[in-house]
Amino acid sequence: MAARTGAEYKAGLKDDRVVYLGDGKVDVANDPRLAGSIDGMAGYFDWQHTYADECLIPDPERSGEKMNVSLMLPKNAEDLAIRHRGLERLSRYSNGMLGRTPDYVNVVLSGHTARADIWARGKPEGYERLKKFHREVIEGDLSMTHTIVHANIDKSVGDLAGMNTDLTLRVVGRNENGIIVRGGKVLATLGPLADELYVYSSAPIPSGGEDYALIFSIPVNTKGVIQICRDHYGTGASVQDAPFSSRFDEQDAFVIFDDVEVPYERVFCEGDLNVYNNLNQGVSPGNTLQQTAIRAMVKLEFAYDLCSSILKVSNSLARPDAAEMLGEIHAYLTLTRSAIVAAEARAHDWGAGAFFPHRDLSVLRCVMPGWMTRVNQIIRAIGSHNLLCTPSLALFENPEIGDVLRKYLPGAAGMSAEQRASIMRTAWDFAGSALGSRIELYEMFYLTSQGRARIGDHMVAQRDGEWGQVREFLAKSGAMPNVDWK
Ligand SMILES: Cc1cc2nc3c(=O)[nH]c(=O)nc-3n(C[C@H](O)[C@H](O)[C@H](O)COP(=O)(O)OP(=O)(O)OC[C@H]3O[C@@H](n4cnc5c(N)ncnc54)[C@H](O)[C@@H]3O)c2cc1C
Repeated sequence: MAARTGAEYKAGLKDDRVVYLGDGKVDVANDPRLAGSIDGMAGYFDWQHTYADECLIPDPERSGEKMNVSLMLPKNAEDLAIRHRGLERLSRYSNGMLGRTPDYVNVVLSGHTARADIWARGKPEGYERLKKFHREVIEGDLSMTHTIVHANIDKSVGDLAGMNTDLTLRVVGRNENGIIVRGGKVLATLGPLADELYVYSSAPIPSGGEDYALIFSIPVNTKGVIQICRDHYGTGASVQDAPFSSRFDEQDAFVIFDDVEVPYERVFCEGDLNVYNNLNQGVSPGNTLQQTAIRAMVKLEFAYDLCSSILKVSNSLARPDAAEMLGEIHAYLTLTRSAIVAAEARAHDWGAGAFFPHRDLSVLRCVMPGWMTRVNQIIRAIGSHNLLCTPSLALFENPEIGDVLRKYLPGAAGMSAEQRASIMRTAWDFAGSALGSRIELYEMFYLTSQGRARIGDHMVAQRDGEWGQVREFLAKSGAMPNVDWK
């Protein structure tokens, strides 16, 4: 199969996956609550054909076939530029409001596949299976998500201690077909609407925890995989009334592996701590962050324009306090764009010919959650009551009230009431609706918390010797004779 269409994606959801939503089990492909989101994701698959010149590239192993650009193994600057263009176009489908479009985990998997040198530290069959799986994803154009964070609850002890021991995903048995795994994972964004769950490393696992060091992928309908959804925030409203909630709730779920058999051909790492603990750090900061940073940039561009539009409703674009807030968003946008450009310009071979942007790009994890939260705060501040003076667009068609709405709810400077309502409904759906609030939470945590990211970067800076300037200054200036502190 070549790159799939939306209809082909939808057909792939018709299986016996076990997904709970609300008070019971749901038939994902046919549940009306999920219909808008499924259409939204199908639209993404169609989008890759609409913009085929940017989103699709020739499959190097199948003459005449095309594959999604996010599945390439980048080998040089030209490859990265092609991937950038494709990822940016894919992000524009939802203007960054869909965080887990399949290109995200495609980029992760391709990055993992590109680092043959890290896999060489473990058993050779693991890497052979991974390469085969990567090909399977290319040829099936599968929709993948990842679920990588341990389901720990008690933060006073480690992931593998106390009550967390029983919650964390681990090997509990094996047979001639594969290993049996048990435990939970937080979360799987898109899980109920995906084809595959890719499980790999997040935090390192210490020696002795080999049973927990697992990298594998399985279809979401594998026996024993149970997904527990949060409430669905897709509203069933029209696209005009809810441009995001009508289509872009990418449904998160908590995943339970209830004694799931993972076939050996899908077990890429089992107990090889040297692979498990080094893989993500050897890929994520430069490679994965290219996808996430481009999505963030597209979203900030949209947010800046959305805020400009909000201010045009009340003819306030030049009001100093509002202009300052828009300048703030523009600064976030420019810094993000500049970080991507700089990291791509400093791209290099990370090992085994894997050509990724510079790892400094990952610094965005330390600031972006705060920026995205602030953007939503600004939208609420400049939108104020206007965010709620928003009749349904269909109400304008009602002869009883339509003209009254046009009289009492217009925008300033000649903007129509329909235009005002449309802008404000978009803004509310972006920053204030249930989905908008969930997306803000996603931005805060999907790449781990901002706090953990900052601590991690600080530790790496200390390890890499990014210090000594004070001692050098004091010594060279003669300000302090003895500067020999640790
Ligand atoms: C909407 C959403 C979608 C998600 N989707 C996925 C997914 O698809 N796949 C997946 O694998 N995971 C997913 N996640 C899970 C995500 O990876 C975790 O929620 C994330 O790692 C944060 O986990 P945590 O609660 O352990 O946070 P923590 O890192 O423990 O942070 C919790 C709070 O404590 C603070 N904190 C943490 N450590 C310290 C410290 N040492 N000192 C001071 N403060 C600290 C943080 O700043 C934060 O405020 C998703 C999460 C959300 C919210």
